[in-house]
Amino acid sequence: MLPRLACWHLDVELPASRSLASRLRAPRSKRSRGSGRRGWIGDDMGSSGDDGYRLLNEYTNGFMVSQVLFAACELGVFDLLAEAPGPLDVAAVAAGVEASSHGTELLLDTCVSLKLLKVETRAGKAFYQNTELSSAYLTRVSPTSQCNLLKYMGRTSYGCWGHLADAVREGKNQYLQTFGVPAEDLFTAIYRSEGERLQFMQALQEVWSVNGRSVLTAFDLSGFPLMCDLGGGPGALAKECLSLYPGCKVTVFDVPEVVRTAKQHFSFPEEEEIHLQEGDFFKDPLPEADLYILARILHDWADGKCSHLLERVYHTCKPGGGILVIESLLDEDRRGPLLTQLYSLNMLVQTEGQERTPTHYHMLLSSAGFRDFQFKKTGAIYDAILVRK
Ligand SMILES: C[S@@+](CC[C@H](N)C(=O)[O-])C[C@H]1O[C@@H](n2cnc3c(N)ncnc32)[C@H](O)[C@@H]1O
Repeated sequence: MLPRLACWHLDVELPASRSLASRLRAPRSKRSRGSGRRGWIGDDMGSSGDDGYRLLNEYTNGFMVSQVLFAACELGVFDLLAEAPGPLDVAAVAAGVEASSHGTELLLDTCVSLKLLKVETRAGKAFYQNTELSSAYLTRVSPTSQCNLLKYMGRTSYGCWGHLADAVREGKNQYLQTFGVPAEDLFTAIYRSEGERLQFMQALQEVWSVNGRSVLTAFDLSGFPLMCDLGGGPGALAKECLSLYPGCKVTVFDVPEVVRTAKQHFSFPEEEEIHLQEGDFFKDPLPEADLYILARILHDWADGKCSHLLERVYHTCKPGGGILVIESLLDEDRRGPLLTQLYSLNMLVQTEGQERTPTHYHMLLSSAGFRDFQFKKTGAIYDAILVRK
């Protein structure tokens, strides 16, 4: 029998303002003692006897939980329930998502155990509805929806993770093994088709709908009127900058195909506050700016390429300007947070990079000439580093 997954820390309803992710990355003082992990499965258990066996089973079967989430999103279960006038029974959900009633019932009941759905019984029949968690993050209509991110994780990341042992053995990403495409040019492999590129960009955007404010207010950026979001993708952070720092202007710089997709599928303010510029940040002239935002850019690349990019930014940056690096920071001893360690393995299977410690970033940034290194762990998924020229 499968063990109870109660230690996924989902035993209470989450308010929409406090994400599951932020709970997983609660400050060390709030974590369970001794484990060094951030609120993860098994935190309330020891590692011997029955507890140890239960923990092992939770780890072994953890992928099933991810797949329940991915499948329910993919099928549109949460959207159907959000659009329904009231709770729905199995037959109505199965018909709505065009699935078997047996499979639907199993999926819905598992979602209830995972606190993704609520159930009530009327006249012996079960009726399902969304919880606060699924309403906030798993329905397309929610402004904090993570549906595209989950679809991307389910289709692309999950595939690459199936080759983790090979990635560890070879020390490189697994696009060739997973999708049959070589990854000599990393983003050509990531953007395998127009559809893949659009989905990746939608996934990027969704992350900042939840985390954008915390990373952009970690430091007061009001002294940087001209910003450049390097590798800014769909421009989600640029839009957040405008709302937080009125009067600033942001250039979103990305490869030509991303800029083309951004113009076609994403909306931007009418005024000139956001400018989209295409180019290769390793080769082409960079836009002049007071502040360069590098959000989840350096973690894609090995140290050599990061240094090359940072030196280019240093030479273009206005005097007194700086860089805001937004990444998930590893603890200095690299033993946590667990979520960031997992992200680093995700970088191994999917990119040429890794997650790094503050000291590692300090070394890269100071070698490029930057000074006044400050970093803030936000307590959410992503942390912020500010340096100046
Ligand atoms: C992991 S995504 C991060 C996107 C965005 N900064 C965010 O946090 O949502 C990396 C971004 O870098 C862009 N990129 C990759 N190589 C690039 C290059 N050589 N020149 C410009 N942009 C590049 C990708 O197209 C993508 O938008």
